[in-house]
Amino acid sequence: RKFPPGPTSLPLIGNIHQLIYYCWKHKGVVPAFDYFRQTYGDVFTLWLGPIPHVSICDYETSQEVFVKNGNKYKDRFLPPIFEHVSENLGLVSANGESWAEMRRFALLAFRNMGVGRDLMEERILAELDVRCAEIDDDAVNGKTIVHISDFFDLTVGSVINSVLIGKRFDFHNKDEFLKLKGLMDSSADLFTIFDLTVPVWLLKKFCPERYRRIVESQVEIINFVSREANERYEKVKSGELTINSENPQDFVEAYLAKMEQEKEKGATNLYSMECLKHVIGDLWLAGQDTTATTLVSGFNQLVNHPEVIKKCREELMRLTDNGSRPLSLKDRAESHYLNATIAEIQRHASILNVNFWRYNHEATTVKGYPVDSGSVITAQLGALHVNNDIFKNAEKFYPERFIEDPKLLNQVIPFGIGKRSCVGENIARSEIY
Ligand code: HEM
Repeated sequence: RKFPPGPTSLPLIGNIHQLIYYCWKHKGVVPAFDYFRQTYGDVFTLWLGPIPHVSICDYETSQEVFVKNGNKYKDRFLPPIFEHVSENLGLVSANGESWAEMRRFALLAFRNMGVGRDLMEERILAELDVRCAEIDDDAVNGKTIVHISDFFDLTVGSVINSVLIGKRFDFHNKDEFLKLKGLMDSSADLFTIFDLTVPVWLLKKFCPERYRRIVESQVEIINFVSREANERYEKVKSGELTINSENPQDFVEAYLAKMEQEKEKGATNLYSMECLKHVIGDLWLAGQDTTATTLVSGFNQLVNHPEVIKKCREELMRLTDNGSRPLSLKDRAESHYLNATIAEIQRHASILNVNFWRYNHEATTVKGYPVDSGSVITAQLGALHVNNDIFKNAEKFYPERFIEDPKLLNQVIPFGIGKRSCVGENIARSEIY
């Protein structure tokens, strides 16, 4: 009675059995959440074991809770093993002062890279030029098949690496990327729902081998992505390298400059190499698959909808004087059809089909329902994007819906909402565009 409605729960397991059943019945977790929304309303509760999970499936309520009352919902509810590995450092699996400082810093560093001269855009365009030239060369040499997920994986990885440490992946160091991608994939494969829910002590005691493999794989990724930052740090320390703090060329330079400033001021000790390792690891892990999968999904939609390609092309040819100049991020204000297509791609792709949960520390009401403290709460992005009441014929790929009703664009929130929304939103939007 202290929570929004939901299916009747059982002691200990809560609603886990219904969740499994409806995922099976409706063929996926997003349709299962959509079913719960239709049955219990836009805000409903599922008990996963002893913890009540409140899902919000409409934009207005999500805005009310996570933006207007955003300060109350800053803390992410984390699987115990994530908390254990991160030691509250970094961006994704941290809460409190360190997370807030790193988030502020990351947003500012990314914004500054786009001031004056848009470094981000330059790097994305340079990357795309090289990649497309490779396709042309291959075609000349008779290779006419491109594996699209490899193509986008490498392109996205290269842009992230270039923004973070100023180095893209080319044929000399492609193996570095493949090694990292292999590490990330095998680490993701290791996790099961069991590892994500059980307390760490239990995992350690009863499955020590599993525990060791999970922790080692995470540490290996973090060490791998941060090795060049470490090398640079050593060079700065030995005086071999100086950083122009007024004009950092990449994220790591900006961080090392900030670390130095903080040290001189004798201020916080939040900026450390250990923390930088986790921040870079998080930016990689959160930014690689999400963006690459969106691009692959978009590519597939376009292949299946040649009429959409035709309209996009007509618009872009008009904007770029018949293709006589490259498309620029500045064109976004005028490219209404391409913007609509991208929104439809992201709505359809449903990259994060179950969103991360936040702690609800105090008893409150949401859309007229009580929500007790000790629960967790989220804007359920996947379910929100397939809501037929908002997006008519939601299963249909139909960019025109946003031309017919431009206000609908606001209701597509693939990057989340509020204080924990995506830090890489700008980079991802620029890449997708
Ligand atoms: C299409 C691509 C992307 C999508 C759909 C996406 C989506 C999201 C979502 C839904 C969240 C969680 C929001 C929440 O908890 O409510 C998130 C968090 C995050 N994303 Fe992204 N993301 C994308 C690309 C990126 C990129 C390129 C980066 C970095 C370069 C990035 C870095 C992060 C980080 C660090 C967080 C955690 C933020 C925090 O907890 O404060 N993401 N993203």
